[in-house]
Amino acid sequence: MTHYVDSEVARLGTVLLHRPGPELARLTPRNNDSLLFDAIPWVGRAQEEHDAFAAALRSRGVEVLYLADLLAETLAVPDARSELTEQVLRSPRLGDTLRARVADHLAYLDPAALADVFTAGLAHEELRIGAERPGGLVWTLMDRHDFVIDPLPNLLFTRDSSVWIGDRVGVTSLAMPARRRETTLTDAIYRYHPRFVGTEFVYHPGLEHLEGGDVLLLAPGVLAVGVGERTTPAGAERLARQVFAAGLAHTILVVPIAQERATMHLDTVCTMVDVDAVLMYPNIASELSAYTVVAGADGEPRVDGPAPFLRAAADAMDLDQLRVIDTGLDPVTAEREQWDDGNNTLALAPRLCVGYERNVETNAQLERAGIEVIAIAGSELGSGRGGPRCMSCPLVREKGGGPA
Ligand SMILES: NC(=O)NCCC[C@H](N)C(=O)O
Repeated sequence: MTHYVDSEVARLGTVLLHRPGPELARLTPRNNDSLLFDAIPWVGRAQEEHDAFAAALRSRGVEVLYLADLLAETLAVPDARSELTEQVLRSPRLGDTLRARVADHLAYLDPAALADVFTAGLAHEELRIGAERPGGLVWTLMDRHDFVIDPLPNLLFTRDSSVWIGDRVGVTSLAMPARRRETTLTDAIYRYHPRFVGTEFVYHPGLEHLEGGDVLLLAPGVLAVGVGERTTPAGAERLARQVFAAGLAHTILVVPIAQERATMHLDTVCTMVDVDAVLMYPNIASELSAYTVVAGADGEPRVDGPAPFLRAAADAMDLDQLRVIDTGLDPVTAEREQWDDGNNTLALAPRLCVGYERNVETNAQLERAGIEVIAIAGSELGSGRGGPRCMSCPLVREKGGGPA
């Protein structure tokens, strides 16, 4: 099986999704901020919305892989099981007594149940503690609302924890504490699951912070990397080194974005919908700038700029210009629809994308520009502040950027 992605828009073959499950039911008004959700989603409806998203992809011939299935299959591999279990048990929060109880608990779970615990976490009351099996000081003093193993509700956003560049996978280095454990799972899947045996890596979680939502494959050989709340300049520089060393790209455009929640990743303000067209948040479209990074003769990344992003991108992509479709006619609508992930479309092919139905103006602008929009419901899915691009990690796209 060859996994290969070298653009944002070439026909999508295979995508990794995570169907939201019990980890979303862990969200409460007490923890939703630290778990990076803006509301408490209705889990059943979120699942319906997600199933409709997956069905829309399948109806266009896309193979949908689910992270939970891959994880359960990965945990059937003994080395993967022991490695992931050790990683969870290593948490310094546990203490030796509680660690032993958790180890006992996990040891009896079959791979699917263990995958559930690794994604949904383990609540205080879910651990069987009694006179025979004391929880010790840590369990006794733990707040009843605390988790023994934290849940990972943001697994929904598979875009961020891994990114395929050419035939290599980058397992990213997530910035927010609530998300860091996600990459232990994606890393194990890509190293141990039979489907991915032999896959080479272009990035690792131990490296400088880098999130997949900040990485756009503008065209074969040309990447844009947002630096802001999540990806650091050091992460962008590291990716440039790794990508150049592997011969996966010749140019990286490093794009500073505001360090705010509304613009947490580059793909919250800009996504591609055609080989020469981007959908952009108009309030910043003209302000975005880019530093152009290329490999110098000595192998060191060489930096030029800044220049206006649209100009730098068109030059790197060898285009006269990049067409811009903006997301709203007036600033208030634009701001509302950007917040609701109007800019966060997933291209299934050139001029065909998936977007949230609620972003009426944005979708109308796209249709006016000749881009077909498959509109999906996202009232519950959107409560985690992510749209169709955030919720998908492409593993296979047609090579060469797709037909113009
Ligand atoms: N690429 C993206 O913009 N992903 C959305 C991530 C949302 C998630 N709640 C987070 O704050 O990380």
